[in-house]
Amino acid sequence: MAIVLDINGLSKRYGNIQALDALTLQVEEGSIYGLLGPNGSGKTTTLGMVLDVIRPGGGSFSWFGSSVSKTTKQRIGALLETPNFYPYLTAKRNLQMVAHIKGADSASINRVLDLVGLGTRSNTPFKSFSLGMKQRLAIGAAMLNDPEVLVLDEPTNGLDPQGIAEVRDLILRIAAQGKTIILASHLLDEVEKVCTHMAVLRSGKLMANGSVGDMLAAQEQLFICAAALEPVLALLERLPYVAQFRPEKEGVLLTLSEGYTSQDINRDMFAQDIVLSQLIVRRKSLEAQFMEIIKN
Ligand SMILES: Nc1ncnc2c1ncn2[C@@H]1O[C@H](COP(=O)(O)OP(=O)(O)OP(=O)(O)O)[C@@H](O)[C@H]1O
Repeated sequence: MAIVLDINGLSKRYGNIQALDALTLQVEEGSIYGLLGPNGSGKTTTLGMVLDVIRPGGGSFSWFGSSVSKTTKQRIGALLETPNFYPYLTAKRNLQMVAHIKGADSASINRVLDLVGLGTRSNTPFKSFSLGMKQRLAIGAAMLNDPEVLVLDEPTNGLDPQGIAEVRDLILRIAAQGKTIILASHLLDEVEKVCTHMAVLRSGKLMANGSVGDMLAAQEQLFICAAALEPVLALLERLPYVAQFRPEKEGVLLTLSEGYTSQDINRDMFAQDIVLSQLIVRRKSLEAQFMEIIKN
């Protein structure tokens, strides 16, 4: 997969505050990349720098293999803060004004209104929209030039559950068109539900990154019990795909190497005449991992 955004040792300091500390990461084409971290962890600073609105203190980045320029910027749509639309103008009229400023084709307005689910509300004044509709219109404005990449900062902030669901749905719809999406969020749930990849930031430092699937799968734990634990422990010692195990209460807690599942354990125990009385798959939640990551 082509690399859309390549960040290398990017740093930014504000007085005594190290807002970002040598961040290195790559965003692949077609991914939905979540920058996850608590407030003040450096997410907005990162997005601001790669969008060329904040000057980097150190390090570098490139878009589509080139340094940032007018041409690369035309390939990126961004929504860093809620834009000011004209309250008394309709959704369509507001988009026409944005299209004019951006030099976007006016034919793209109807396409974008349909994309964000406001096609039937195009003649409604902006002021009568719900917050979720306003946010979708803002995302639509960012999509006017049909960019390859969409960058969003906290896209569901302040929305009610329905608004959140609609915006998440929209993000997935845009990604399904083959666009790359980079979004900052302090909500683990959002990143888990929407993103394919994620980077966890804390105090400007990268704490972990990778595919969301890998981060989930890597932490599958099993809890097993049998009438006698000694033969279980002896066998676990010998099974090459058992990454870790430790006796706990009446059973054993274990993690397996990638690619192995509870079925493998069950089969191998049974082959040694060990009948498991319990086999529980405990997926360590991403939330528990996230809390651990930002705590350590
Ligand atoms: N213009 C600025 N001047 C001084 N300090 C700043 C400035 N912008 C950000 N900071 C500080 O840099 C750190 C990172 O801020 P940043 O806004 O990037 O974090 P964030 O993860 O986006 O958090 P939030 O979601 O609260 O915006 C914070 O400590 C913040 O107070």
